[in-house]
Amino acid sequence: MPKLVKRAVMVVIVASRRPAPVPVWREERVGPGDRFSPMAAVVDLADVSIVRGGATLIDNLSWRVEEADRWVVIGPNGAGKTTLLQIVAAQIHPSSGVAGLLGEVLGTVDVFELRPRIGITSAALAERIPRSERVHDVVVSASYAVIGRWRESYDELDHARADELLASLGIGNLADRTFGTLSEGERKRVQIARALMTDPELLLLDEPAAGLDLSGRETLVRTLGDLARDPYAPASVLVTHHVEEIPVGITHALLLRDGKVVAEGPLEETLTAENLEATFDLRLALTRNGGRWAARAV
Ligand SMILES: Nc1ncnc2c1ncn2[C@@H]1O[C@H](COP(=O)(O)OP(=O)(O)OP(=O)(O)O)[C@@H](O)[C@H]1O
Repeated sequence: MPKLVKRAVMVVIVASRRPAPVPVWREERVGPGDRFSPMAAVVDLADVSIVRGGATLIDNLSWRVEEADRWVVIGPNGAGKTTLLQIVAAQIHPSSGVAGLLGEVLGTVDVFELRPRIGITSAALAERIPRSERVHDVVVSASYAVIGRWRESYDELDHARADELLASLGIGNLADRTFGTLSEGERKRVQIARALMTDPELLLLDEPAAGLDLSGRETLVRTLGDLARDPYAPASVLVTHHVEEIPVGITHALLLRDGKVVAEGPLEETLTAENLEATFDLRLALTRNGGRWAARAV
């Protein structure tokens, strides 16, 4: 079984306002022999639709994510957010349209080569992690894209990277615990560490704050903000129902309803009360304070 991890130089920066160091990964992403063209977007969907059982889940959607972008995708239940994420995670193919991913086109490339270049956290993935798995192994086993460590061999650099990722997410002390003994917030952090293990070019976070209490949400949103503002972190797409969960550092928003784009573009221009009202079909007051957003019905 091939190992998927790419080697990168890890640089630790320490910001004075937070105690935990956050690692960033320097890598020459573009160069001779690299399949990632400097002209290609990380995600480039053109008129993409997904149809299942006669229902149109994603309706003629076009969307471009650039390397420096940090997107939030917001929409009500059933809007098609997870379906959209499945396309950009190379898990499903469009029923029609063209899905460009990391310089490749879905349907013309081996998805098993594409998927390791994409880090993902989702409830569906978390459910597949054995509860008896050691936390360190949950993270390091991403190198082989396996869930549940078996007989793969890892070298010291793999183990060091997994440990440093756990430490950078503030859970280095949990490395020897089993996944099943962790709180929901701790599990979310382990998943993010796992998603970053292979130094992905695209990071997908499907409702990372779901199920967290206020303290857990705020801590996670701060961590996600650190990642979003890290210039060496990968392009990212964060899916949520709640504007309160948008970290500082997110650059763009896509508002989705019934599989269609209501609005998309730079965050400040796109995340307006008017656009949110159209997305959620609700009269709303939207406020922004200290770079964070809040919405309530009026
Ligand atoms: N295989 C399928 N056949 C028919 N409809 C489906 C299928 N899979 C999903 N759907 C429907 O597609 C719609 C979009 O689902 P999706 O999970 O992408 O929405 P979502 O925005 O992520 O919702 P939520 O916020 O509730 O998680 C939903 O109405 C769902 O019931």
